Parts: sequence; structure tokens; C-alpha cells
Amino acid sequence: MHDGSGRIAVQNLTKQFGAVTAVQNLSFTVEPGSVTGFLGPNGAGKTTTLRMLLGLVTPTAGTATINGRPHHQLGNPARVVGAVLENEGFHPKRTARNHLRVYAAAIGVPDQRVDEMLGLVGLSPAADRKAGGFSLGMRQRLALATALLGDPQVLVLDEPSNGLDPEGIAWLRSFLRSFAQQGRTVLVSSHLLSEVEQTIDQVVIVSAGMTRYYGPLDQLRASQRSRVLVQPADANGLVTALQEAGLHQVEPTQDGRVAVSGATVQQIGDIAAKAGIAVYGMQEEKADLEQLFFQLTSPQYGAGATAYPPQQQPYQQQQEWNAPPPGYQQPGQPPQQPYQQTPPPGFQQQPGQQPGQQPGQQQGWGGQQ
Ligand SMILES: Nc1ncnc2c1ncn2[C@@H]1O[C@H](COP(=O)(O)OP(=O)(O)OP(=O)(O)O)[C@@H](O)[C@H]1O
Repeated sequence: MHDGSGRIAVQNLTKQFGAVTAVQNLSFTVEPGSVTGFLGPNGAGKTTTLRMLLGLVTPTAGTATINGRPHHQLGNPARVVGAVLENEGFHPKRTARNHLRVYAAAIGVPDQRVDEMLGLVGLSPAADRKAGGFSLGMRQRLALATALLGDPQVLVLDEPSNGLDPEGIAWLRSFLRSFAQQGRTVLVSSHLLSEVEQTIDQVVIVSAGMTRYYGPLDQLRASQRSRVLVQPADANGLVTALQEAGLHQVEPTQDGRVAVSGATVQQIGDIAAKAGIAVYGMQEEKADLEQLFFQLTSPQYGAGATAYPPQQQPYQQQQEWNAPPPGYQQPGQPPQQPYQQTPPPGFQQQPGQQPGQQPGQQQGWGGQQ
């Protein structure tokens, strides 16, 4: 039997498709009570990993377990883990309600739960429409309703925001958070950090099938270092004055400015004034999380790659002042900072929440697409 912990554990997981190594020695843990983002660029190996976790693809090496067991040993898996995968297939001639009824019967869940789940995901008005005519967003909702039928402890979602309208995305966000606050486990994949940033508290970043970082999102945020760009009358003089004042992360830039890390605008201004060096301007810069994400995943593309969105700074320009965060994993090395083994804050069941009650049942997705 499984251990009932709600923990997902991926250990040294590898999947080889012929000459293609989709996943390479991947290791991470997802604890209950949290929403964990599984992030990486296209082709990073996210879907393959999730499919191995769900018993749909056989690993070449390593293990992927839920509650300490591989998927095929979970007994009634729909009661343990619900999943929404990409390109979910529905019988096109079957109505949403009938689709759910067939599935409910297969897993031994009463029909009443079908209508509850349709209401939960905002599909009640479309319950008797055929799934073949559904929009992408409606299919995502139907897939989520299917995943939730068995009242699972663990939810695994592959790019669930695809096709959802802004209202649907906001609803999904609050649903996942309240689901996790009940002490359940959520693993959600995305290729866009910005898409899940407000939802997740833990993050696993992969590229080229390998873990680049895993740990709390707050820790990743805290690792972002800001720098101040100073425009002085005498750049060499300012560098010397700053170094004499004990600042060591000081570098002249090619355009005659001085880049300073580890000091405030006020400290730099005071040191310049004391040294009698005129300062014509100062600009504080902070790398955003998205840039850090590109930096962490850039090994998949190599130097000079075109995979960055045009508005992003290339990795090389960021690298000089944006050191890898504490959980950064060098390719081929084990993670520096393993995922915390203790449940994070918010693990407790919400006050007034009945065991087994679905979070946010009164809520809906609002307008239909
Ligand atoms: N059945 C398969 N046969 C051969 N190669 C595969 C198969 N499934 C995946 N791959 C390859 O494995 C690599 C990882 O693919 P995967 O779909 O897991 O990435 P992903 O991170 O989910 O990407 P995306 O964000 O685009 O969905 C890719 O190079 C892909 O072409």
C-alpha cells in the first residue's frame, strides 16, 4: 500500500527515446501543502516526466513515485492522483455530463459528484453539450473536473492555463492555492514563469531534461541582486574611491559608467562626494525573475541562441551581476540545495474545512467561452 503522504518523489529519472534523451537523471521532491511549479522551456522534458509519474511512459532509469509508490501500485489511482495532461482526448459525441458519468462509474464515484464537479469548474451551463464542440478552455475545465472526480490527494497539471480566459486563469489560481492549503499536493507545469508565478510557492526548473533549480520561489527571488549604474565625471577615480571604502563589486562599464553591487544609491553618492567626484546620474537596476529563469534554462540553447524573446537581455549580459541562486544545479551535478523536507507554512487544513471537501466549491469560472 502507499504511504498516504501526498509526496511526489522523482529520483534519478531518465528517459531515452532512441537517440533523444528527453529526461536526464532528474531528481526533486514535491511536498503536500504547496503548489509547485514545474518549469522549463519547450522540449525540456516536463511532459515526459509527468507522463512517467502517471505511469504512461516507462522510465529508462530511476523512479517517479506518489505516496512512495509508482503509479501502477497505487491501488485505485484516481483516488490518489488527478491529472490534466495536454491534448486530453474526449469522445466528441459525448456530452460533458456523460463523459464524467462514464469516468465516475469506472472509478466507483456516485453520479452526484459529476454535477458537483461540473459546477465547480463552471461547466454546468454546458453540461449537456457535446465535448466535440467545446473550446480549448472548456476542454481544460472538463479535464480538471475529470481529474477531481476521485477527490484526489495529489493534482498534476500540464500547462493548465492553455486556452483559459483571464477570469478562468484567476479562478484556477485561487482554486489551486486553496486545494494546497488543505494539505494536498499540486504540481503544475508551464514554460512561462510569469504564468504561474502568483500561484506557486515552490519551483522546479528544468532544461534539456536536467534539474537547474529547485526550492522555494522566495529563495529564488531573494537571490536576485540589484546593481547601481553610476555616471561619474571620473570613472577610474570613483572605482578607486569605492574600493577604498570597502566595496568590491565595482566594475567600470564600456560606456564610461561604473556598475556597483552591494551598495545603495545613497552610500555611493556619499563616497563620491567625499572623494570630490561629481556624479551626473545613478540608475538602480534589478533583474526580474523571468530573466533569472532564462539564465537558468539557457544551457538548453547554448550561447548566442535565439530562444530568448526579443525583449530579454541575452544571458551573457546578465551573467556578470546575476549569480546563480543558492539552489542552482550545475549540469551533471546533484542539486546544491535539496528541497526542504519539512512541510512549508500553510500546510494545515484550513479552519472550517471538512476533510474531503473540495476547495472553493461555491466558486465558478464565470462566463463560458
Ligand atoms: N514519444 C516520443 N518519441 C520521441 N521523442 C520524444 C517523445 N516524447 C518526447 N520526445 C522528445 O523529448 C524531449 C522532451 O519533450 P517533452 O514533451 O517532455 O518536453 P516539454 O518540456 O513538455 O515541452 P513543451 O513545453 O513543448 O510541451 C523533446 O525533445 C521531444 O521531442
